[in-house]
Formats: sequence, C-alpha cells, structure tokens
Amino acid sequence: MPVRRLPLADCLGLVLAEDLVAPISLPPFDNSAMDGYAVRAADVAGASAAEPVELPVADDIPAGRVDLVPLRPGTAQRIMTGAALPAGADAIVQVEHTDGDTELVTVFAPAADGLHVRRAASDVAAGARVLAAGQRLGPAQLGLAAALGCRELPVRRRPRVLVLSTGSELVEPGEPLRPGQIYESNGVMLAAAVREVGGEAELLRFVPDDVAAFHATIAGHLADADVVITSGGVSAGAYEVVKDAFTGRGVEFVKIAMQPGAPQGSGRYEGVPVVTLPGNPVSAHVSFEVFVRPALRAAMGHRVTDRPTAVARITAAITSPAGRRQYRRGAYDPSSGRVVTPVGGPGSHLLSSLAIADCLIELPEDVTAVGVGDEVTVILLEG
Ligand SMILES: Nc1nc2c(c(=O)[nH]1)N[C@H]1C(S)=C(S)[C@@H](COP(=O)(O)OP(=O)(O)OC[C@H]3O[C@@H](n4cnc5c(N)ncnc54)[C@H](O)[C@@H]3O)O[C@H]1N2
Ligand code: MOO
Repeated sequence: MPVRRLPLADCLGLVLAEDLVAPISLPPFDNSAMDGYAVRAADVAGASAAEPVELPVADDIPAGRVDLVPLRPGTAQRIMTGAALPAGADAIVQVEHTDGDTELVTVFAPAADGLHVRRAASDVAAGARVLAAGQRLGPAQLGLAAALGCRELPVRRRPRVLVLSTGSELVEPGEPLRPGQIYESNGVMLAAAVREVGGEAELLRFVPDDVAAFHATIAGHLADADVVITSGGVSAGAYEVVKDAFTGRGVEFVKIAMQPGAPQGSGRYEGVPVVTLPGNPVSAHVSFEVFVRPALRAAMGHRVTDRPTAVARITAAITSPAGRRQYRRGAYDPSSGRVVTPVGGPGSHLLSSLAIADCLIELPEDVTAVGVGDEVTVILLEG
C-alpha cells in the first residue's frame, strides 16, 4: 500500500512506514515526580522527625508554570508532580514528609541529591530513533508520537476492498423469506473480516446469478478499489455468475486441495486484484483466513502476516479427507495443558459452529484421522 501521512487518530493498527526520530527530548525538562517541595539536598540532609528542618517557602510551582524563579539556598519552593524544577534545586521532599505549610515548611526527612527528580531526556533523547519503520501502531506507540509533538505519522494506508456476494437465493436480512431463499450473510461477514484486518470494506448490494447485473454492480466501484472479494458462483453448477463474468478476463479458477474452500479463483480484472471465494459461509470465512488475510496484512506492511498458532491435544477423534488439508472449527483451552475440542462437524454450511469457535484445527493433507490426545496445530482466531 502507498504511504500517507495520517492524523494519529486514524493510525491505530496501521504500520509505520518510516523510522520515527524524536524531535524533542522526553521529559523535555527536569521535573518533579512528586507533589512536595523543591529543595537543595544539602539543606535537608539532617532532617528527621526528632530534629526537623524549617525552610521558608519562597514560591509555588504548579505543573505548567513557565516563569520559574531560581531556588535560593536555605529556602524551599512548593512544587507539584510534573512541574519544572527551579534552577538550584536538586531534590524533592514529598509532601507527606512535611507539615505541608505554604509559608514556613517543616521537613521531617532528608532527600538525597536527585530524589524524585525526573531528568530531562531520561526517557527519550532528542534525535533518537524511538520507533522503527515496520512497527505496528497500537495505543502505546500513538501515545509516544503525541508526547513527541507529532500530529501525523507516515503509514501504509488501509487497503480499500470491494465485497460482493452473489446468488439468486439471497435476501436482505429483515425482509420476509420465501421457501428456497436464505438471508445474505457472507457480505457482512467478509466486510467485517476486512475491517478487522485494518482494511476499508465497501459492501456492495449483492447480485443475483446474472452476469450483466454482476458487471453493472462492480463497474462504478473498480476505480477506487485495491482488491475485489466476491463470494459464491465459482463451483460446477449451471449458474456460476462469478466464474462466467470473470473467465477469460484475467481471473483463473481452480480447485484447491483443502476443505472447506475447494473452489477458488484469483487474478486481475481490469487491473484490479480479484479473489473469488466459495459461497458456503464457512468456506468463505476459512478461505479469507487462509488466503486473503495474510495478503492484506502483507500489503499493509505487517512483518507477521499469519495468525498465531499453537500445538494442542485434541479431546475428540476426528477424520479428514485424504489429500486435502482440512480446517476444522475448534475451541482452544490454553489453561489446562493446551487442549482443543472440535466444534461441530466438517460441513461448510455450519455457520453456528464457526460463530462459537475460537480456532481452526489444521489437519495436513496426509492426515486422515486423529485420536483423542493426539497433537494438532491450531490457528488462533482471536487476539
Ligand atoms: N458438482 C459440484 N458441486 C459443488 C462443488 C463441486 O466441486 N462440484 N463444490 C462444492 C463446494 S466444496 C463448495 S464450497 C460450493 C461452492 O459453491 P459456489 O462458490 O459456487 O457457491 P454457491 O453455489 O453460490 O453457494 C454455495 C452455498 O453457499 C450459500 N451462499 C452463497 N452465498 C451466500 C451468501 N452471500 N450468504 C449466505 N449464504 C450464501 C448458497 O446458498 C449455497 O448453499 O459448491 C459445492 N458444490
Ligand atoms: O470445499 Mo467447499 O469449500 O467445503 O464447502
């Protein structure tokens, strides 16, 4: 993705495109870490509860005060946390170790040189590289950028993804359903998956199995799109609208040795990358996880493109078709010795199982069965 300078508020989850070099130091000035009194350590060296030291309070320094007066020997200045240290002061007596007076303060404890003083540049020195290009921007990184006075950061911008569902059986949720019809669900699911990765999804109104309607629907949106994702209409039926619309126009249709998610297509249509996912809801979701999510993350500049995985012991025996890599839905429990429980069966219409699963159990092509207690690889879908 191209690099853009975006306001910090729009950068969450994006990847920094250039090193961030600190324009100022943090803290920018010596300041107090405690509410109390700025003093010279030498003036309170002998202070104790039995033999307190009294110092006139020469000034008051709330945080933010900029017109500081140097500290005269033998005096104190009342100071608040985050306020700049006056010249001549080298220690802070916290207010709990005094009587808190604002005219003549009684100090009951010594304060060694440097006590409760936060030195300028003790966090960041001006000119230092604080974040490297490739860093993902989360709350802490955005906070640091703001602390350094940055309003914007150079980031790889969000990919714009067109999402289009196909099928004459589809009905908008909320409308009445007639026999033979189902509610359209892949669109909202895939658009949400795109947004979860950090992309911008434009969910187009789904189209029936009609090639002309398909072309008409995407025509006006292609110019702005970085990638098009369709679902449905790619297998072996008589009305495969996506296949019919894209065949011979830069998109290749294949069968992949995986389950779910066998029928797939990809390529470029009018120069725009296209991925055509199968229509079964679980197939569409798993295919997005396996093929689209890593590609979007790579485009956004993420160094790690795959989900985290774990090895877990399975709590029930399951089978897998020979020669196909199977992705079963599972519930992973890391607390009691890393176990995974299959959720629902292998059917690619079993959306409710997918909705309560938190991982995919990946069974390689050469595995046809696993038994209770066997180790399997799980792909963690959350976090
Ligand atoms: N003769 C064959 N038939 C099928 C094969 C095959 O190899 N030979 N493959 C099967 C597999 S595997 C899959 S997966 C599906 C993929 O089919 P399509 O991508 O063409 O998808 P559709 O036929 O349009 O729909 C499949 C299924 O999913 C439902 N669906 C579709 N879109 C949505 C949506 N947006 N929201 C909710 N549900 C949707 C649709 O009603 C169908 O039930 O093909 C198998 N057949
Ligand atoms: O391989 Mo299809 O994608 O199960 O249901």
